[in-house]
Amino acid sequence: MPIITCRDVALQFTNDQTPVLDQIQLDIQEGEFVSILGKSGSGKTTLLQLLGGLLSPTKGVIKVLGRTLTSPFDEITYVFQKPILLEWRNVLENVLIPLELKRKPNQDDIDKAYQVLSAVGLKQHVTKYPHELSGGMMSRVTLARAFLMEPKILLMDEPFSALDAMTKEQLHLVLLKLTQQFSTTTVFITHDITEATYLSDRVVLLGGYPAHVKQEFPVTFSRPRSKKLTFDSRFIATTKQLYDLIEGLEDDEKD
Ligand SMILES: Nc1ncnc2c1ncn2[C@@H]1O[C@H](COP(=O)(O)OP(=O)(O)OP(=O)(O)O)[C@@H](O)[C@H]1O
Repeated sequence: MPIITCRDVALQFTNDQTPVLDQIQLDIQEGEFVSILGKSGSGKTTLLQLLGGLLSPTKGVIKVLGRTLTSPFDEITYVFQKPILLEWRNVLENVLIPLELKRKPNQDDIDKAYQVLSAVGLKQHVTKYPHELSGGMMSRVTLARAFLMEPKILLMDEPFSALDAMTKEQLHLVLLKLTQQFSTTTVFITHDITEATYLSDRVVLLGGYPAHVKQEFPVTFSRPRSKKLTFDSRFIATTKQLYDLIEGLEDDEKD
């Protein structure tokens, strides 16, 4: 049974004449890594917010873990495009925030926080404050914070879009390792076709007016994936196939 299902989902903002999203049908399997691609303004963030229970559909039903989603569930963790860190708290204290919203962290929680901080490469920086961190380090903090909660479902909205190529590459590896370690089902929004191919089991293309799922594109490379995969001719061919598919859909929409 899928861990997330969308059936006939539509979303219309209150003051709009037409819905942004309509007739969204989507199944996401447990442990799957799904990327959502679509042009700017197509409704990717809106869809992610629906999956996170931050918005409610105007029509249709979203089920997560078999339950109808009406508000954010504990099993879902959301990573926003811009790292949101509290300036007056150090790295460790920022990582502990979501846990503190539930209960007072105990020594086990703090040990776990050190483990995830180590996994994201921040072991030496736990006492630094946000103003002392690079953009990449801030993204690492948000990853550590997300995985401290051992999320069943992780929703990520272009989390690496502002980073340089090398930092992005490093964080891809960290993300792949952690999603595998925690068997996390991940929905990932990106504009980067290579990133989508590298990370995903499946790419969902959103398009049309109102937007709906235009195509689903399976990516079957075995895991664990190493950075070398991106130089493999099969990888380059798959990325090109996906690129052509997106171009084709965009041309259709112009007609
Ligand atoms: N709170 C809101 N109220 C009204 N309209 C909104 C709201 N949020 C988003 N929209 C509109 O919904 C449409 C889809 O926006 P959304 O941010 O979901 O697109 P996107 O595909 O994520 O875009 P981008 O790739 O540029 O981030 C846009 O036309 C946007 O203006």
